[in-house]
Amino acid sequence: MIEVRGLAKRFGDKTVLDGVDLTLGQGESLVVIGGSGTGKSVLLRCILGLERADAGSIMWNGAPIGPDFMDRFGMLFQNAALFDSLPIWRNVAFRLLRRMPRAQARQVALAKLARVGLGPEVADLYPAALSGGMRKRAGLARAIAADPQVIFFDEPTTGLDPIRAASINRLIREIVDETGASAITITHDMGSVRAIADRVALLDQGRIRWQGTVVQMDAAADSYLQDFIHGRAPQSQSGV
Ligand SMILES: Nc1ncnc2c1ncn2[C@@H]1O[C@H](COP(=O)(O)OP(=O)(O)OP(=O)(O)O)[C@@H](O)[C@H]1O
Repeated sequence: MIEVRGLAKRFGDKTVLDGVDLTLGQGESLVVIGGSGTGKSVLLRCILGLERADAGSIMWNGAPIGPDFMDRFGMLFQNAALFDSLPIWRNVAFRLLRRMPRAQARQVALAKLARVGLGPEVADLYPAALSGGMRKRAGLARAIAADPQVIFFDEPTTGLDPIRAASINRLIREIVDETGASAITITHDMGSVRAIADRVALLDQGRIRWQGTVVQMDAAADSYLQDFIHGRAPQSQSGV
């Protein structure tokens, strides 16, 4: 349903994306991994239309991504990115308030909060009163509030301890399965990869260097991929 072809993006004389090809199927969960600064966020920003690509195309259901897509996607931002001045329920209901009465939007927000494990007592609190894990859950409730067809997860476990990270990963996988939404996650966290991915794509030097299932990833011969998934320094740099 999302087709990225030949995507290229430069900043000045620095080429960040250099011909990225990616396909995201209906209901599929794709996780994009890659080292720091390889362009994962730039790729996401290009897909969302926040960054203009220099070349290539991004199609959604066979047509270039346009304004209709904006009502169809949800996004969990890194660090949840809640509005500090709004209570949690209004953060969750942010996009709903444009399209339904306030009382109804609040009901939907409470239901989405319940789905991510947050009770009604959280609804009227402000983000500052929540722990990092709770904020992440509230961000997830906001991402799914408008029943999106595509959900983007930007580093969903950053800043969480391993146990909270594992529960967020599990929640993401459950939500993707339940809603039938397609998902693109960008992360360095191999725990997220294993919990969330139907398919993994490794971004390296501006291109998709490798892609496949988690089982294929574990068996892949690509030495850089193996170094990445096992957190090893490459051979050429050992002893440095
Ligand atoms: N607006 C911009 N202007 C100039 N350079 C940029 C801009 N945005 C990103 N870059 C550069 O593009 C490269 C890729 O950045 P990006 O944030 O996409 O990496 P990333 O893979 O998401 O990294 P990380 O995993 O560390 O978040 C970096 O070298 C960054 O400095």
